[in-house]
Amino acid sequence: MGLLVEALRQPVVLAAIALSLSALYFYQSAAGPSTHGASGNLVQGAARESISARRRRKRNALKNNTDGAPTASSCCNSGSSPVGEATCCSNSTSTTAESASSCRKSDSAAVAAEDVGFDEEKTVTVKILYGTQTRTARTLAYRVKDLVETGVPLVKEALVLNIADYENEDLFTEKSPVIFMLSTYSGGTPTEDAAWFYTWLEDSRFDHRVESTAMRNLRFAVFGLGDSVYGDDFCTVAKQVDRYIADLAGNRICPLTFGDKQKDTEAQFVAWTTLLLSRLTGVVNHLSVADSMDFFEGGEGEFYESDSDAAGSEPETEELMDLEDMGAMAAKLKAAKKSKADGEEDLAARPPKVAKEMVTPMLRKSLEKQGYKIVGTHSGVKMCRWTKAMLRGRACANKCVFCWRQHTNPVGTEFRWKVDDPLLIVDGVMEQHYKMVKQLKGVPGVKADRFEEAFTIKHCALSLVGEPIMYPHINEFVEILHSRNVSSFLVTNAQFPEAIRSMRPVTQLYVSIDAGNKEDLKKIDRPLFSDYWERFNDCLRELGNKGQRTVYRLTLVKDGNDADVSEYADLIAMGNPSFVEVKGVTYCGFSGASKLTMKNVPYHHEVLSFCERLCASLAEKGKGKNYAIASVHEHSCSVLIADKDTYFKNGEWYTWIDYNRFFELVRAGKPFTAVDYMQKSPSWAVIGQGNGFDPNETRWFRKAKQDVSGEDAQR
Ligand SMILES: Cc1cc2nc3c(=O)[nH]c(=O)nc-3n(C[C@H](O)[C@H](O)[C@H](O)COP(=O)(O)O)c2cc1C
Ligand code: SF4
Repeated sequence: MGLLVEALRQPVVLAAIALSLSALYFYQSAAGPSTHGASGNLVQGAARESISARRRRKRNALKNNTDGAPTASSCCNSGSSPVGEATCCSNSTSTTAESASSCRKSDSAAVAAEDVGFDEEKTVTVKILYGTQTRTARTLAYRVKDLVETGVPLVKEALVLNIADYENEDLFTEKSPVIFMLSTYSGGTPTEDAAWFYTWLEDSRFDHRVESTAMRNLRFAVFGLGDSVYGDDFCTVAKQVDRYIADLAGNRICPLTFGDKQKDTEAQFVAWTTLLLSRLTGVVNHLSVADSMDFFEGGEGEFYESDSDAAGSEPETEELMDLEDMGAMAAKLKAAKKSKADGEEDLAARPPKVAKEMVTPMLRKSLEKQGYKIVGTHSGVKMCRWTKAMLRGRACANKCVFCWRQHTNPVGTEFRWKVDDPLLIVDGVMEQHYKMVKQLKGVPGVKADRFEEAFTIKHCALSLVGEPIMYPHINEFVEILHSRNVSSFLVTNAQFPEAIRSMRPVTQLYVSIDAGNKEDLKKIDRPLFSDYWERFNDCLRELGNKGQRTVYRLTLVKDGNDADVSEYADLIAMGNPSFVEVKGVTYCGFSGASKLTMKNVPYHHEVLSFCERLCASLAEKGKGKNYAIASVHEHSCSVLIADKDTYFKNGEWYTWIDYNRFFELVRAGKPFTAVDYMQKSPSWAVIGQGNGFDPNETRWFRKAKQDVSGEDAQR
């Protein structure tokens, strides 16, 4: 969503491919939730009773539990097994799942046996996510499951999942209360199964594109497993998860609690589960009454206040909410719902919303570390490698490393930050760019003529992982650029069809196509909109209607998104872009947020072969225009496919841009199309005639005698 300006000295069509690596994330295979045998929570055939009678009975049962004998874990106490052991039942020699099962078969099953015949009321599912190394957290997760299923009325099922099998983004829309059981290991690190979740959550917390209240509908509780002997690293993972979710406005069901190996962990667990069950009962009742209502709407922070002092110590137990209170609460909720529906909400009573700055101090620090100069509150400028290389008279043979793209990539749904004036941004980024150029004065290798040239900005690429098109003044912004003879390369992630429709002509409008089908797009882009696929398709259609110079940008990941050319052909037929730029993904080093390895980086010949198959598929389908490969840029591992009907005239390609003509057309203020400012491609940029390397530039060898434009450089 941020507006990022990369001032480019000389973009050649292919050289200006901005790699959307950010969008490429690979999940650990979703092996599906671990289902275990102890989930049969309904005993058939028992008599009905009124809800209030049952709740009263349940309350008494749970109160008894509080009084010393935990409902479903009483059998576990009998063997006085510490929490740190992998079996909860001292008499059990079975697997964990069976242990849970045997727990339930014990005397504690009395409550479960009473919970009969209310299928229609049991609407709520509770999810219990665990991260473990030596299975303690998993064992406890099953004990919680057992307790919840037997001790919380209206719970249909408590699902235990390894956290690695959970779709992280579901936390934004999760209707089920979620309970985390997380262990911490050396240096305060998460267990291997929780590592991806941990990184994702941290990224989401500091990702300016994720709403600060993104988890406002989530009810959650965290139980940390650790050992206080590790000092500052004690239960770090649980602490951080609890904090980050609360920072994203998640609602704590009960305070963060620890099972410390140095203490009586079983007692800590029992006390926590008692409190948890009590509070969960209230939450579940609200949920079943409020149903789909956004019960916690507007509630930033917690449903139950966090008691940071209590965290880690014995959590307080609390009285169950009385039935009558619940009834009153339900009535309140219904009234609120009705009032909302009737539009009677007293908006005046709400404090006015003050737009926050998009670039938080933390984000600013991170971006500055990456070489950005921040302008205003939501824009930044960075000198690209191309400019730096050109200043030294070399064509860049390195592939770009866009570090910010190592972050997670959910797109925001609206621009809800403070909005900076477009003139301020343009002036600011130009000034910052010139300052950065000045810093290169005297740097060995910088050529005087190139240095001078760099003080005339000619091109501007507007991109970031998010959506510059969401910036409310984007049209004014590009108008200012054009008025200064600066071209505009705008990249969009295809989630805002309206914005594409109302976008005035830019020099080149890019859309990132990160996958060929709905499922893969979800995995790769992790969009926030639930109707992301419809939006995506609408954007492509809008693009097709524009008559502008449009480009689909595909970042190819070997064994990732390179399988089905026919799906891409369908998408191309939908938007009929002027060009399709296909670039092999660049490996940016290991990042917890990305599962990419060097094996996912295709060779240039593999990218070329993909493009040939794509063109063949397009021809076979006969739906779109006549597409063909026009150029290759070997050392960028890129291939340009172009609409041959339009850009191939008299046996020659016209894939280049006549910038002066473009500015003339913009100034004339009359409608124009991409054809009006196309320019003949130089022979070295045409397939079969050159490899995309400008012969006027000096080829730069990274190591003596190693031609980095060759295949060795593709990896
Ligand atoms: C090698 C090792 C390192 C550990 N490091 C930490 C630590 O840094 N902080 C902490 O709170 N606990 C630490 N612990 C304690 C574990 O978190 C604790 O034993 C926990 O119950 C293990 O849970 P699990 O069986 O679910 O993996 C460590 C344990 C081991 C064996
Ligand atoms: S070097 Fe990289 S950042 Fe610079 S113009 Fe080329 S692709 Fe864009």
